[in-house]
Amino acid sequence: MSTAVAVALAIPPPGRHGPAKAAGQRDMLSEHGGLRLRLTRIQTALPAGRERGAGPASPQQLQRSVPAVPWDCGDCPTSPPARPAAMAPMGIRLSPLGMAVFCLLGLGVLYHLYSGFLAGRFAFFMLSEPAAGGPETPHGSAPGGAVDLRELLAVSVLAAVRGGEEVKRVREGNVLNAKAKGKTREGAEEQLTTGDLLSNRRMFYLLKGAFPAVQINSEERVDTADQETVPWDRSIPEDIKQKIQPQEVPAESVTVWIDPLDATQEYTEDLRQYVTTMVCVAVNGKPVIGVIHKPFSSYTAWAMVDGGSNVKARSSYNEKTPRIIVSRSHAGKVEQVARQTFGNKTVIISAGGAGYKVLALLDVPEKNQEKADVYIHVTYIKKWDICAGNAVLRALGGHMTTLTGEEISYTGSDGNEGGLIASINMNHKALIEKLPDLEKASHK
Ligand SMILES: Nc1ncnc2c1ncn2[C@@H]1O[C@H](COP(=O)(O)O)[C@@H](OP(=O)(O)O)[C@H]1O
Ligand SMILES: [Mg+2]
Repeated sequence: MSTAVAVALAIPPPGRHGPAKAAGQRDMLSEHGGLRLRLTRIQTALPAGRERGAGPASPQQLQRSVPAVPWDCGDCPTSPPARPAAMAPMGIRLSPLGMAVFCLLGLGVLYHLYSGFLAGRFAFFMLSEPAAGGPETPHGSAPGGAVDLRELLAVSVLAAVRGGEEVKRVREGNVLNAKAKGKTREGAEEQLTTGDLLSNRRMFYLLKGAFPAVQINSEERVDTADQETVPWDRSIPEDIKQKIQPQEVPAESVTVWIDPLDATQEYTEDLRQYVTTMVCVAVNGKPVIGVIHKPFSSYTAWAMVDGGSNVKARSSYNEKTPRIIVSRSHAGKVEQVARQTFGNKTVIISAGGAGYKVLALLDVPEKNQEKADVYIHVTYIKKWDICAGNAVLRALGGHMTTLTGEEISYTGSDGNEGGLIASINMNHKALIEKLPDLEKASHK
């Protein structure tokens, strides 16, 4: 198709040639890639022998080139010439060799145009599978367009850092303005501070401005009357560029979860080491990108599933008598159950923040970061609290599941009912089998 069009465009209109070339038959030479091709342009609208311009054609030439005109030529051979076998559109006749060469050229052009494009679409389609139980996205249809996960990672890191600046500024200025925003199901008071709100606003509008077509779920309500423009210069940090390849997914397959201030309770108590800001990117409900940032020590961990990370697992874990890290302000019955399961000697570390507790399982070069082997939570918890940690663990080969071992889907509702257990470089299934009573404990 493109070959025919290219050929048609290459032929100048009648009258643009000199008189010698303005005859009923025009010979054109085309060179491409070292091949010299001979094209013959035929004018069928004028009667034979009365073409525009000078120089009558020889009978041999006419026999080759005037197939459609009724035979009415006294000086010419007595029988009409045979119709040529191969005629291309626009009146171009090609020899069999010319046809073959043009076909090859056309195929070459098509391959060149579409090979890179198809390779890019392949990764796109691979990640286009629908979420379990979610609405089906037909392969290849992307009404919201495509988003590059590497760009999403870059802007997620920036959002966590920029939100963290607000968290730190409010804490250092001692202008928390803490108030109760409600109660948990277990009756614990939930705090809200100016740090939560300002961080939430900054993180949300940075991500929304960069990726308007993507669904963003953030912990705090976004006041549309109080919009902020937080520009993104589209630059990608060097470490991300080196470790991560661009990878496109349909915008509607993505859900971003923002936790603008994890460990708000501890923030109000000035226990700064527990505080993190977090961003998670889920694709079809699966956590794929996780960013956990500590604003008070400027440490950031990021990881992308099947991509890369700037953080790694520790070299060893204690599987037999694991140190269990649990919530200090939403513990439920976790301590009791952990001791029943792993024995009374099991060390239990109480700490604030889901982000902090995931970092406790990793090799984090922070002096204020405790180390643990397993993270267990038995009460209800929200997806923005756990999605980033889940993605980071998954990217590094670890697991975060409900207490019965189910994967947590990061679409739809914002709550996770089944508690959680997180581990890395351990037999996660065996850990779950040891926890027969925890499921009941989570519904105390
Ligand atoms: N039972 C519950 N209900 C609601 N939120 C809970 C919860 N248990 C824990 N969380 C939230 O999960 C995060 C980590 O909890 P914890 O520090 O207790 O481990 C905190 O988030 P925020 O600080 O972002 O509000 C906390 O509020
Ligand atoms: Mg939180």
